[in-house]
Amino acid sequence: MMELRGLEKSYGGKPAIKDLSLDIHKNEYLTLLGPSGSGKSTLLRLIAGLEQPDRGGVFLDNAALLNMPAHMRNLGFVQQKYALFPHMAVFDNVAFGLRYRHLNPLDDEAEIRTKVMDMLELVGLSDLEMRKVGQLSGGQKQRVSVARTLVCEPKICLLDEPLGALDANLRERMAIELRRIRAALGVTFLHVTGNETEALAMGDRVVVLDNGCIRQVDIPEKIFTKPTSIQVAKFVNAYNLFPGKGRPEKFEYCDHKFPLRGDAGAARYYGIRYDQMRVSYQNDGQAGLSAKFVTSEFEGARIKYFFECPDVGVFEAEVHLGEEGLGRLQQGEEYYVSWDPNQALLFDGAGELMSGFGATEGLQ
Ligand SMILES: Nc1ncnc2c1ncn2[C@@H]1O[C@H](COP(=O)(O)OP(=O)(O)OP(=O)(O)O)[C@@H](O)[C@H]1O
Repeated sequence: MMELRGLEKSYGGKPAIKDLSLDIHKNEYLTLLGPSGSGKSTLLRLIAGLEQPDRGGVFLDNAALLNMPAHMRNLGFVQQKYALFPHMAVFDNVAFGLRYRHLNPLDDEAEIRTKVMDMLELVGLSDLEMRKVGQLSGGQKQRVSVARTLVCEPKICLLDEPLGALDANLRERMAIELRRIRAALGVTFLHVTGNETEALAMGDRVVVLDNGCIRQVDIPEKIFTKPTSIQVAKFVNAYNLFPGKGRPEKFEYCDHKFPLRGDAGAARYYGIRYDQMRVSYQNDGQAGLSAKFVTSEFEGARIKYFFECPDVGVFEAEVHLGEEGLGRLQQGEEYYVSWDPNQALLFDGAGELMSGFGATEGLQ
């Protein structure tokens, strides 16, 4: 439905987007994940027509968009800071786009009322239509902002950190709402976020952006379990990554040796997920490290444990309540943290995932 082809954009000679190509499918929820400064907002602005690329093209249903001004592109843009009119009522904020848009503005008040009220019902704000926007909560403002964008029936809705200004509880509720609203309308969403949990939970597919380049585009499960590069493994924030060297049948990291099948001579990083680490009192014969318990973070259904050993530094293990554990760990005590070496990922010197070892054994 939308194609981005070889997009490039620099500011003052410094590239923000580098030769970026991407296909966005009809009726999908695409999340764009990347750290601060990776070029997420720049990419949205190029698509929306708020900036021009130095090179490349943007196509919507095979039509070139680059020479088309922003207001003619029929794209919706939900900004983080809402950009609403605080002294106007909810109804008028949502109706504004319908009345004043360049493509096909409406002046039939009955038609406007029907469309606005349908949209307010969809976002759960029917009873607040006359309330001034300045008197709404953050979550309600965000719903108005989404309603105002979607009422104009854009072909694609661009959302720039739409949940960023909400507190954690509300963010979770709005996340579910956004998925529901998108599914009900069948509009394509491109949702930008710096939060890996949000990107993985909400996207049908996730695009990982790093330093102006796409590192991986895949379904969330694949991004999480098979990051194709060390950068993606870092962004999903779920892996201990140990630098070292592959040898026949093992990976060496300082004085530690993690067993492997085959000769992974090109391996330079060993990755194992926090949730795959098991904490015990002694070496159980698998891959593992003896380490001191430093501290823990209680996160409801899971607990994050932080360990330290002198040459490794700090690493993490995640235990879910309900799993059999050791109970309360003693700060400063030595434990054995182990894992199944068949679940490890290996990355080569260029940071690329190596196939044929650990969790990728037997995969091409
Ligand atoms: N108008 C501008 N002038 C100069 N440099 C810019 C401009 N806009 C963006 N940049 C630079 O381009 C790079 C990408 O910025 P961008 O805002 O797209 O990143 P981002 O991933 O959206 O970051 P954040 O998550 O912090 O909003 C950064 O290095 C930024 O400093």
